[in-house]
Amino acid sequence: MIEARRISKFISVVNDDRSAEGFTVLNSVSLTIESGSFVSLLGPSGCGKSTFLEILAGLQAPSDGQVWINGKLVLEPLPATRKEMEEYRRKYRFLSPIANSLFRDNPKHDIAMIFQDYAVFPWMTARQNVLFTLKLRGVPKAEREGAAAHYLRLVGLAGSENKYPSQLSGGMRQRLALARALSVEPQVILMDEPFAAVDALTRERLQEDLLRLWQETKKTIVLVTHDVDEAVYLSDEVVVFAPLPGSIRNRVTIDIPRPRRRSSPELKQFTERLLAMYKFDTIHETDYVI
Ligand SMILES: Nc1ncnc2c1ncn2[C@@H]1O[C@H](COP(=O)(O)OP(=O)(O)OP(=O)(O)O)[C@@H](O)[C@H]1O
Repeated sequence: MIEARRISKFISVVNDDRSAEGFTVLNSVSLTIESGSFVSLLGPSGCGKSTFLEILAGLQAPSDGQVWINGKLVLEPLPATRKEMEEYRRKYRFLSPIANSLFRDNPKHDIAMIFQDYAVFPWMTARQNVLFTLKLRGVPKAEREGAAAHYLRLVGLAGSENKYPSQLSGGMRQRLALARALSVEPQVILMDEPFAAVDALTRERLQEDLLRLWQETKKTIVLVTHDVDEAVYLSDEVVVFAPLPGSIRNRVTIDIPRPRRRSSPELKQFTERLLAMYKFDTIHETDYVI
């Protein structure tokens, strides 16, 4: 389970004339996400969705509040290697043994994050990209080749193992990012507009792949998207953010059984309802009544 407790984020920026100003990006956002669920975060541009996701991932520290994932406190960027883990534990050794036991005590990640821009190493082949993640995770050398083949097959990249990212299409590169994320064996996958850079047909295919993998692996998925149809089609719940300072305007449960039909009237109703909330923030703020 992911628990974000009263997360706030304040940012100060220094202007050209050296004056400084501060603003609130997130204002006391609390959100609980059940294990194994698929939740999308929707909201107008700049409302703090990515910042919130990065705080969940421990890539940014909140100014206030806490994130707990499966009973462990997320403090800061998570250690990726055994060496980083040792430094992390040294740093927090002043905390009581009880507090310490709340931290991750295993270098294996619980969280993997996928971005729009693929986040794969361009100088490595697909296979080498996954092998590298497995190495970081501490998987014994003898097991790595088999595991890399497994994850690449899972995302439909069997046969493209020896291609470099530049030789793959956008959709295939995103599949590779997904294979890397899965190879971390995370409990939680956080995705920031992962399909924004691919064409509509590829996006639909990737959505189907993601649904299949989610159902097979029972991971918790949190997806930031601008695409209301995508959010409704994929999610158990859609969380709608209000504009800056970001806060949660609404949570909508998409209680449509799966498999879902993209063109079903039930899905369309949800899309229209969410679009109304979404548009309200960008266009007709004063006209809207919940
Ligand atoms: N490091 C930073 N320095 C200054 N401003 C920042 C920083 N990080 C985020 N912001 C600002 O905080 C606000 C929220 O940004 P964020 O990227 O989280 O929004 P978002 O909802 O994900 O936007 P989009 O949907 O357009 O990607 C924006 O106004 C952004 O300009």
